[in-house]
Amino acid sequence: MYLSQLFLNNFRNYSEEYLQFNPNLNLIIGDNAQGKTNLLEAIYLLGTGNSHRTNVNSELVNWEENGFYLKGELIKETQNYKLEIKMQGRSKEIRVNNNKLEKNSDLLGYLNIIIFSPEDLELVKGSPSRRRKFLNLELSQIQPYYKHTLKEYDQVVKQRNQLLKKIRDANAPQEMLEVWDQQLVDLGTKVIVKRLEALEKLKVLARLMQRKLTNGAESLKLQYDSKLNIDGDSSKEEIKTEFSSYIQRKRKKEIERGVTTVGPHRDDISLVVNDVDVRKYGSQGQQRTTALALKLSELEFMKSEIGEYPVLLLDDVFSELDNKRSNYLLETIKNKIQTFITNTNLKRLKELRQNHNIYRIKKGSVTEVN
Ligand SMILES: Nc1ncnc2c1ncn2[C@@H]1O[C@H](COP(=O)(O)OP(=O)(O)OP(=O)(O)O)[C@@H](O)[C@H]1O
Repeated sequence: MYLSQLFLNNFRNYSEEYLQFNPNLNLIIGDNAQGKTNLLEAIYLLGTGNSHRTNVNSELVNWEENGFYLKGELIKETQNYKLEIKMQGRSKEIRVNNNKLEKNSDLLGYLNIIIFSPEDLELVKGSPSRRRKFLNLELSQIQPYYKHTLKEYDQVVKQRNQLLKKIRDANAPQEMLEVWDQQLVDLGTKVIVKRLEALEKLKVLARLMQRKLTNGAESLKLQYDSKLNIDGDSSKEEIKTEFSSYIQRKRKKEIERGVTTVGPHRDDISLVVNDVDVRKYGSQGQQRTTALALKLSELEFMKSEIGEYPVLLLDDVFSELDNKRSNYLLETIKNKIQTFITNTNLKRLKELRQNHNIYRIKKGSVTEVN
């Protein structure tokens, strides 16, 4: 799949721009703070309905204006799509082929996106929430139903926590927990099952990527990391039974603390390189290699799930990766994945020798360079 055109109106520091893109490589060059990331953000928004760097929609609107409008033309193997996002005041309207979507999340699954930015190098050493987000975003794009289940689950955790606090303060009877326990276990198990299925596939891909990136020196093991005693071989019923019995055993503690202490909202992915937990003890180089291996596995995983490669956004990553890792990344995407690369200069990128377009960005204005 690829994005063939993009129209931006009053988005961030752009007033009006119409761009046509290369199906392979698009190089976005400019000094700092000119609007390179803003352009990637617009593409990301057309894919996911949300920004990758803010939850506050009003920040996306040009400071001088009251709303923005984005339009993209998406080319897929079987069909083309017109994607539109219009924000006016506080309301956001999303259309696909002129049809207004009921929920913003219904946009997921048309333009699949993977973004890789310097912050992603934190994927390995950062908090478990980063790795959960990695899995959640990936699964939401390929199975929009996953996002729906996750949202319901998060809601149940919130309400169950409120009830636990009430019980602790003697403002509610303990029996009221039963109905919430049931929902927690049902929805939580659905989320865990999907994550385990994805990890079984990602595991194989990531091991291969890490080997290739290190000439066979490093072997990466991925595992679902949960307080529950489960693994990739556990059946749905086994997970449910284990989840239920865990919360029964922790009843007293959960009431004392007023929080739900177990479930997908607390889980993590363990990352072990040559028998060492790379999250805690990996060198910076190992952590970067692992982050890159995870991202590249994500590309292949999406391809295997949806039949097409997603669009890849590489925001300023070459300043953070050494030559070897950069070259491997570029080789992997060569001529098969539509990629947008931002950088402050063209030096390194000129060596790419593949079909590309170059755009120079200055103060929110774009010039295509031939
Ligand atoms: N809502 C907005 N309206 C107008 N201008 C904005 C808005 N939001 C951000 N900007 C401007 O956009 C510019 C930042 O753009 P962006 O983050 O895309 O930078 P960049 O070119 O990627 O730079 P770097 O290389 O430093 O990452 C800043 O000048 C900022 O003031």
